[in-house]
Amino acid sequence: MTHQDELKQLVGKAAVKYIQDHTVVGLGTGSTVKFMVDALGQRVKEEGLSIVGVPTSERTRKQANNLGIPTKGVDEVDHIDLTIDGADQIDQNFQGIKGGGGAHLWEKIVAINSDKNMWIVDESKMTNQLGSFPLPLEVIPYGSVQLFKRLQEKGYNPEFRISDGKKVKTDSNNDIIDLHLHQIKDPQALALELDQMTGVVEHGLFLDIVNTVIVGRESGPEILTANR
Ligand SMILES: O=C[C@H](O)[C@H](O)[C@H](O)COP(=O)(O)O
Repeated sequence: MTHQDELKQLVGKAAVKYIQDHTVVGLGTGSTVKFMVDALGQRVKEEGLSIVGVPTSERTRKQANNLGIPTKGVDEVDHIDLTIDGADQIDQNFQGIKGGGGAHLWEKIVAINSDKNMWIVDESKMTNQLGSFPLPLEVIPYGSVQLFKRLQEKGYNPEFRISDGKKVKTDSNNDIIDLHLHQIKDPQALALELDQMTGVVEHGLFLDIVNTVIVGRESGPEILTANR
């Protein structure tokens, strides 16, 4: 296991301690969350913890079910107590970029319907300014080439996400366009602009959403609490 994976595992294990019996838990997506779901599966098996998971991707749903963690869709629960998810970048104001794994649409839907949100990251994700990580957009395939041109005209350096020579498809069968912005000076203004662009289903800016961040550091997990 790489050192970065060790830090991801550390925060994954630390996070599941916050999960209480008989609660509904949003399960994020990504390599860090994978460790968290493993640790949650262990608690379910060893302690008989009784929870319902609301997965934010097909990947996470499969992993959870294979570990014996029962899951429901977001519209099958009446509330979500806590969602634990990863992030690609987090700034000092607890604003984040997500969607490096293409799951940010479902993740945002689950996040805004959760009482509390926790992000788990290794220390490399913490930054002074968002933007060195490309900002993902989930876009409707219809008209996406025209949308791409509009993003180019704005100077946003768009790039369709491609894997094995094909456009990456999300769990909602949409495309992903990554914006190589390098630095995002005003995340709120950019979010507003992208929210208003026809064809953009959702962008990866997660603003004013997270309550607690667990950062995996050499010295151990550091718990940061947002003032919201
Ligand atoms: O779409 C993917 C999610 O937003 C992930 O939470 C994010 O990309 C972080 O993933 P990882 O833990 O693999 O770095």
